[in-house]
Amino acid sequence: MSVLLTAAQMRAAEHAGMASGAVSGAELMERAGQGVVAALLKTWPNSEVAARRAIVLCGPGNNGGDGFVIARLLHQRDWQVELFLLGDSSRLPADARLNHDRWNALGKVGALPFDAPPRLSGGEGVVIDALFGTGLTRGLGAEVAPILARFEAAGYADWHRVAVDLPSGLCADSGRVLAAGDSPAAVFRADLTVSFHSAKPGHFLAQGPEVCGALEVVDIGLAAASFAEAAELVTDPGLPLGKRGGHKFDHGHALILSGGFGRTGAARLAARAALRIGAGLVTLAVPGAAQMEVAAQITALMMRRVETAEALAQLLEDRRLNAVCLGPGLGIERARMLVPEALRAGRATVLDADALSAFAGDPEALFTALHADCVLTPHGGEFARLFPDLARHLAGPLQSGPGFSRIDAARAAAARAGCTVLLKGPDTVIAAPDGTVCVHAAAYGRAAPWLATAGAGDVLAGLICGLLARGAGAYQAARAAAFLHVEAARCIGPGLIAEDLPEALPAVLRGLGA
Ligand SMILES: NC(=O)C1=CN([C@@H]2O[C@H](COP(=O)(O)OP(=O)(O)OC[C@H]3O[C@@H](n4cnc5c(N)ncnc54)[C@H](O)[C@@H]3O)[C@@H](O)[C@H]2O)[C@@H](O)CC1
Ligand SMILES: Nc1ncnc2c1ncn2[C@@H]1O[C@H](COP(=O)(O)OP(=O)(O)O)[C@@H](O)[C@H]1O
Ligand SMILES: [K+]
Repeated sequence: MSVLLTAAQMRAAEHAGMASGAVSGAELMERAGQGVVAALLKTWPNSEVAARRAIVLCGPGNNGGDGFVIARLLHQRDWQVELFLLGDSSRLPADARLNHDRWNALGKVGALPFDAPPRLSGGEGVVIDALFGTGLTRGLGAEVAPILARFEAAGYADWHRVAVDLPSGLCADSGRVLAAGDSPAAVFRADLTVSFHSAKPGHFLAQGPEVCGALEVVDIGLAAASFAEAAELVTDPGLPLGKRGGHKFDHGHALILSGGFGRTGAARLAARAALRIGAGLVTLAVPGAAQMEVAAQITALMMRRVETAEALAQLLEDRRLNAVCLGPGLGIERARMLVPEALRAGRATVLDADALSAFAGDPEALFTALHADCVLTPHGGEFARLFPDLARHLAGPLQSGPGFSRIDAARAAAARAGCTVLLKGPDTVIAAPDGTVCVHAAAYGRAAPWLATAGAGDVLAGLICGLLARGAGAYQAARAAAFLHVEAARCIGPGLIAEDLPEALPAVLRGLGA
C-alpha cells in the first residue's frame, strides 16, 4: 500500500531512521542527490550528450543540501555546473553545510538573488530547484519570487526544470501554492519532480500535479514507517470484484431514485453503472409522470413507481433492496421528501447531487439522520453547501504552511457527518468517520481529464451503490468506485461521454482479472 507522508510524518520517518542508527542524515542526503541525478538522466538520457549544463538553485535548509550533492555528482560526470545559494552558508544545517563545503572544493557558490543571472542558452540544460522542500512555511516573497520570475520571463527554451522533493512554493501537505502577503503566489514550475522515500499529499492534491510535471519517488533507504493517520494513495480497487457463483439475489439489489419527467437520465446512468459493477438486480424508483420515459429506455433494469415518502417506505419493506442511491437528477423538492425516509430505512445509502444540495439551508438536519453505512459524494460546490466553514478554509490564499488540505477537509467532514465522504475532483479524497482517508488522484500516468463531462458523477454514485449492494462497506465501496471510474475513463479516452463509462466496465474488470 502506498502512503502519502506529510512534512511532519516525513521528518518523523527520517528521525526514526537516524535514531535507530540505520542511517545518518548525511547518507540520506547523499542518496537523495543520487536519486535526483539518476531520475534526471533517465528522463532525459540525451542530456548526457548535449550541453551538460546545470544551474542549481540552493535554499537555506536541507533541500539546499540536496542541491549541493546534485551539483557535485553532475560535476563528476563532467557537467558544467553553476550553483547559487540563497542565504548565508555559515547558517546552513550541518548536513547541508558538509555538502556545501564538499561542493565548494570543486566549484563556486554564487549568491541569490543574482547579481547577474545565468543565461539559459547554448542548447539543452537543466535548472535544478533545491530552494525549499518540506520545510517551506511561507510563500516565496520579494526575495525569492523574482529569481523564478526572471527564468520564466527569459523562457526555458531547451532547458528542463527539475524540482528537488517539491517545487519551491508548493505546500507539501496541501498541494496549494503558498501566498506571500498580497503578492501573487509564486512557485517553481517543474518538468520533473523527484521526491524521496514516499510521495507527499501535495504531489497529488490541488495544484500539485500541475506544477510538479512528472513525479518520481526514489528510495533513500529509510524503513517503511507506519503512520496510522497517513493518507493512502489509491492504486488498486482494494476489493475482490469477481463473482463466485451464487444467485442474483446473492449479489444484492440496488434501488436508484429517479427524478421526474425529462430528468431521468442521471438516475438511469447511475442504475446502469450499478448493474454493470455487478449488483444482482437494480430497480429505478420513478414518479408516475416519468414512467413512460424510463420504460422506453430500459431493459435489464427494473422500474417501480415511487411518488411519495410513504411509497418509498413501503417499497423498502422488501429487505432484499439492500442499497439505495438518491441524488442524480432527483430534484430538490423530491430529495427533501425522500432522503429522510431512505435514511430511516437504514440501508447502505449513497447521497449525491440534489440529495446533498437539498440540505444546504440545514446541514445539521442531514447529519443527524445519516448513519455509518452512508456515503456522501459532493463535488466542490456541494461540499461548500454542507460544510461552508471547511470550504472557506480551502479557498483563498494560503498564508502559512503546512496548509489545510482537501484531506483535512474530507476528514473533518466525515467526522461531522458520521459517514464516509467522497470529495470529488481530479484529486478525489475519501474519508471515513474514524479518520481513515485515501486520495485517488487522476494525475500523472492516470490523468483522466475527459471525466470532466456531464453525468460522470452520476455514474460514480451508481458504481458506489452497486458495490454497496454487493456487500462492500461504505468506505471500501467509495474507494473502489473512484478507482474503477477513472479506469473506465482511461479505457475510453478522448471523446468520452458519461454513457460510455458503464460500457467500459467489462473491459476494466477483465483487465483486473475479476
Ligand atoms: N526528511 C528526510 O528524510 C530528508 C530530507 N531531505 C531534504 O530536506 C528537505 C527538508 O529540509 P528542511 O527541513 O531543512 O527544509 P527546507 O530546506 O525545505 O527549508 C527550510 C528553510 O527554509 C526557510 N524558509 C521556509 N520558507 C521560506 C520562505 N518562504 N522564504 C525564505 N526562507 C524560507 C526556513 O526558515 C528554513 O531555513 C526535504 O525537502 C529534502 O529535500 C533529504 O536530504 C533527504 C532526507
Ligand atoms: N479533470 C478531471 N480529471 C479527473 N476526474 C475528473 C475531472 N473533473 C471531474 N472529474 C470527475 O468526474 C466526476 C464529475 O462529477 P460531478 O461534478 O458530480 O458531475 P455531474 O454532476 O455532471 O455528473 C467526479 O467523479 C470527478 O471526480
Ligand atoms: K525544491
